Amino acid sequence: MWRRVARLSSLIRSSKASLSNQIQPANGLQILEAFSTEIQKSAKGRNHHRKKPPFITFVLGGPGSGKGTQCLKIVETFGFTHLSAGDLLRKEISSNSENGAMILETIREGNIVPSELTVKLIQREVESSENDKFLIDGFPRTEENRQTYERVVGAEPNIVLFFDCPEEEMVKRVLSRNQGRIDDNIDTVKKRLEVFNALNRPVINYYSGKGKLYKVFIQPTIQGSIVMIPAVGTEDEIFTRVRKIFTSLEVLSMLSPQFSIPIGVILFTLTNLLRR
Ligand SMILES: Nc1ncnc2c1ncn2[C@@H]1O[C@H](COP(=O)(O)OP(=O)(O)O)[C@@H](O)[C@H]1O
Ligand SMILES: Nc1ccn([C@H]2C[C@H](O)[C@@H](COP(=O)(O)OP(=O)(O)O)O2)c(=O)n1
Ligand SMILES: [Mg+2]
Repeated sequence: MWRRVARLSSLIRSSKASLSNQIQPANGLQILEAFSTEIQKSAKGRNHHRKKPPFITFVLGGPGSGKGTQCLKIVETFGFTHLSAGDLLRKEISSNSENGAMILETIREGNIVPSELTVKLIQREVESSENDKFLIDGFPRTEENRQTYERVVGAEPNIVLFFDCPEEEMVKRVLSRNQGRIDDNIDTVKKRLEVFNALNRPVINYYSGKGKLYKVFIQPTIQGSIVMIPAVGTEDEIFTRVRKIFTSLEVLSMLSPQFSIPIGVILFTLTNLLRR
């Protein structure tokens, strides 16, 4: 462990200089804070009293790619709060809110609910939570979702996970999900996949271009600053890969709690860790 820590220290030092021109220091600082126990202990009270912005992870992937399943495991192991945009919308339907009928119809057709509404639901949950690290699952699903979040909340996510799964596998999983969902049928799934390819891909490309994306893909490969990890396999196999991402962030926060580690350095370190 100590050898690994020493290796990591020198890795961070040597990479800091070369990467410092192309990174955003604020992100690194938030990563450290989100994973620091001391800071968590002192971060009592509701979020609107919180001085520091929360650590936000967007979790993307097509229908049935395993977002919700993996989020539950991240919650258990790393103490995040899980906010599923789909669950928040379904809660609106079942609570007979004024928008319930419109949301139901939109989901039944495999379309996307107006962004202002979804962002408001997410924002309300983040602000009323005492936690300071969140998984926002199934959001943003469109460029409009993303831009609305940035405009309303005034911040970008700290990291973005993408579960990339073959369509055949996604369809198989959705059709056997068995949770009584109105959109888990072959017609709606086909429509949802069309919507995903047309509207979610540009969001993925946007984050991929910014070097903020951790892609969970067919083979473990590394391309530039993106770490691609398989999303096909058993739930536990996939979580083993997902855990590496969050463990790496924890290791980084233990190593250097008083310094801001830029996101570029984090990606670089993670890339090297995953190669081992
Ligand atoms: N790795 C996996 N292999 C097989 N089935 C899975 C796997 N991960 C999740 N599932 C199942 O597939 C279905 C869809 O998973 P879910 O987590 O709800 O996906 P998403 O939130 O991306 O739509 C669920 O029934 C879940 O139990
Ligand atoms: N950002 C979002 C997220 C979900 N929705 C709607 C449209 C989606 O087809 C449904 C279901 O989303 P959900 O994330 O629960 O679906 P999956 O878990 O990916 O199967 O909710 C939305 O309109 N906008
Ligand atoms: Mg889900």
